[in-house]
Amino acid sequence: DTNISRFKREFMQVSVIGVGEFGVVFQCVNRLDGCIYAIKKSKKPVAGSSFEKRALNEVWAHAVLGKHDNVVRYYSAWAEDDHMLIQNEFCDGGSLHARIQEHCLGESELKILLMHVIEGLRYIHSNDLVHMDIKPENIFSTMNPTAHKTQPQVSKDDDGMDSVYEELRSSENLVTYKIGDLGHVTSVNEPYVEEGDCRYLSKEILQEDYSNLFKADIFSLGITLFEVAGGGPLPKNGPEWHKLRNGEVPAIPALSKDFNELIAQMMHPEPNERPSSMSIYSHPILSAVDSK
Ligand SMILES: Cn1cc(CCO)c2c3c(c(-c4ccccc4Cl)cc21)C(=O)NC3=O
Repeated sequence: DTNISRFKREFMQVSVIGVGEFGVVFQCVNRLDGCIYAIKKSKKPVAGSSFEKRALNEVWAHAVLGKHDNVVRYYSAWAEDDHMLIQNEFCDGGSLHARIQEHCLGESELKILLMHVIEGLRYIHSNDLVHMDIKPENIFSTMNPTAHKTQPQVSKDDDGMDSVYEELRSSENLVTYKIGDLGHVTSVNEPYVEEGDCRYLSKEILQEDYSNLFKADIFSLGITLFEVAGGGPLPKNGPEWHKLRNGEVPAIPALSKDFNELIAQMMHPEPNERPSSMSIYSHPILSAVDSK
């Protein structure tokens, strides 16, 4: 009886974990494999509309961006009774936005966040894709109760970087951050840019300058770090919005000079002056994890 919904047939709804103009997100258990998934159910977009393009973009992006530890994993998508559903990995740690409601992040947690998100961003960028909506609501976390050295043991006498990444991924690091919501993903080669949240939007994108989309993601990540470190709440427009995009970025007292400089560099008014995801990945600040 395929006329009853696949959603009801294959899944048991546990709870609602998100509601927005986009639709509703459920935490579900798959009746067959017993695993937990996050399923977003949204109104089926009008054929040919920009919403349909965005919905297809999301699924296409997931299809291209297979499996990466720092990108939320996609399992399936389907349409039924005038709705679209996408079944993704459930991240049990909540969104970064939810995590910073009580307290902002300290430097060591920020380093782990930056390490994971820049790895995910590097992976997305290496496929000539850009995310275009990096922000705390779209960064999810999973707790690794079974966190252990899953990577092959690197010999400690390497250039030191491998053992550093070993440190960051090893068991004391109980959280893994993952980039989610690929609804704004587009290709750098034939960009179809739909602006993300204006609080995290770089000035050049607002001015429809799409000449360096990779650096727009870097700006959004920089201002995200600024906010979760305690620099928020972020303006949506007006003089304060422009100040943050003209290089007037207040230092976060709790952070080191180096970290404040990196955030300011990522938020540089000139896209070309911002570091690439690759250069941040090998930035000294991420290798200064105090050794055991
Ligand atoms: C609001 N909300 C809360 C969560 C749980 C975080 O612990 C969540 C998730 C997702 C999504 C999501 C975002 C965009 C598209 C599809 C999905 Cl399922 C939304 C989520 C998703 O893809 N995976 C999630 O865990």
